[in-house]
Amino acid sequence: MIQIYNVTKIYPNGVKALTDVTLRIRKGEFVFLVGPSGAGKSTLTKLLYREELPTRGQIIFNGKNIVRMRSREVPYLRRKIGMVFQDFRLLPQKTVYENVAFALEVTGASPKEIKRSVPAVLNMVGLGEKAGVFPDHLSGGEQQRVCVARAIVNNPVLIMADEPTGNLDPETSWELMKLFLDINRRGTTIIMATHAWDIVDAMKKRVVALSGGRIVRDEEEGAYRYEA
Ligand SMILES: Nc1ncnc2c1ncn2[C@@H]1O[C@H](COP(=O)(O)OP(=O)(O)OP(=O)(O)O)[C@@H](O)[C@H]1O
Repeated sequence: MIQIYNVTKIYPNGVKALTDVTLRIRKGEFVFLVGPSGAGKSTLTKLLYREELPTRGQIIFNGKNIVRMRSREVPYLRRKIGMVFQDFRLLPQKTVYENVAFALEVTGASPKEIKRSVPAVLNMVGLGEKAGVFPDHLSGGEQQRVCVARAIVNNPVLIMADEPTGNLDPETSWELMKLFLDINRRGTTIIMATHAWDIVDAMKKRVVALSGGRIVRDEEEGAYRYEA
């Protein structure tokens, strides 16, 4: 589903964030991206979302070269990708229901579709009862589940999560991981950048380790451990 070929990313200030990265991710995989701060995890995520363009190399997503993609095609790419961030990024003046509905509205979904889909995903993440509540009246774990609902409401083929448990306590983090596992079992590919070594070690999923902008390890059923 994703093929990254010899990708190098140099930011305008001269920082080389990724060097010659080649990586293939199949549909339905669950991949942890690990590595020390500054290793290039977020940069890789941004390239896949086409928030940044690589300096060199190609990225194929669902058979399409997203590096050469025209800007007007970018919204179609992004519709296939659900993003979950460490800092939630919910709209504070909108309720839980409205936050999730908004993600559908911007894709041009009909009111009928919104009425059907939003309650269904809120139930899936266990927030059916909280539809009318504003984000700042929710716990961190609940806010993150709203973000997951928002990410999955468009039926994306890929979910990318950047440090999604970074602001959550251990128990809430595990609840979130169970939710991701559930979503993954339904066929959605998941790429999660994280420093949560205990989660990575317990889940025994594919681990891609970056260090200094290069892939230094790629293991099925891998573990977190930093490279020596
Ligand atoms: N927009 C930018 N402009 C210039 N340099 C950047 C930019 N974004 C990231 N960098 C640099 O690129 C390198 C890789 O950063 P990146 O955010 O991808 O790392 P990371 O592995 O996600 O780190 P963390 O775990 O701290 O989130 C770092 O040296 C960082 O300072």
